[in-house]
Amino acid sequence: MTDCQLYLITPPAIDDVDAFASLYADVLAAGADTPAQIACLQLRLKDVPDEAVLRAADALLPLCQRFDVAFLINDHPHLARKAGADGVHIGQSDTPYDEARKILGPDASIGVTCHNSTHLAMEAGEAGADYVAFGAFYPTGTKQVVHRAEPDILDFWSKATTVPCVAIGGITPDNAAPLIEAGADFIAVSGAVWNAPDGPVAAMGRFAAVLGNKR
Ligand SMILES: Cc1ncc(COP(=O)(O)OP(=O)(O)O)c(N)n1
Ligand SMILES: Cc1ncsc1CCOP(=O)(O)O
Ligand SMILES: [Mg+2]
Repeated sequence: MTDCQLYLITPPAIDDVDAFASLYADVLAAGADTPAQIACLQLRLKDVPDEAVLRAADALLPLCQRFDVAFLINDHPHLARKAGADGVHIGQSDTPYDEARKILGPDASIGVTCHNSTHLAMEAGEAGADYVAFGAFYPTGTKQVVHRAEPDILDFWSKATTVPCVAIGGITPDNAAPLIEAGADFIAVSGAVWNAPDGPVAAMGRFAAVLGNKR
């Protein structure tokens, strides 16, 4: 089994929070005690009022706590603090790391988008980021991306530092293996789970298979 873990990101829009929470509970249970056991859920709602983020957080945080899954909120450190989240993920155009750390404190988990740049990742790591995220590795319909990363950046990073790295962007069970083998500590996925034709629970089984292979 690899030591690469699954980092799940919510869809960018959730119409029915209670229905999504129920589906997320099924996904959590499907991954529990398998190689696809979810390590982290990132609530990544876009273009919604703060109240919508907090409402979704209220529904999802207890499920994360029950399954020992870290709960991060995307973009907004203040909302992460208000929601009682474990941390925040920030990109290069979001709240700067040092400000996010001041808001959330030393025990929070703060991840930083580093695109395909080891320079950005070194800066984030030296500042104290808890993980760096590289991507996009593959085409994705979830976010308009301008940066493409190659697996060799994962290999370089995992040999050069001890700061965990997350791979993101169009990752599916069929294309995850090169990223796992290159040294990704986490694979961050959204559409491959939530948009799976046979449903998110079935997708978790496929991720368990690829994450269960020897690195
Ligand atoms: C784990 C992870 N990696 C990268 C991103 C992208 O963050 P960002 O560049 O700030 O873009 P948005 O997600 O805010 O559209 C992420 N969210 N999570
Ligand atoms: C948020 C983000 N940042 C770079 S690609 C991406 C989208 C990830 O979603 P998917 O796994 O569906 O490509
Ligand atoms: Mg962002």
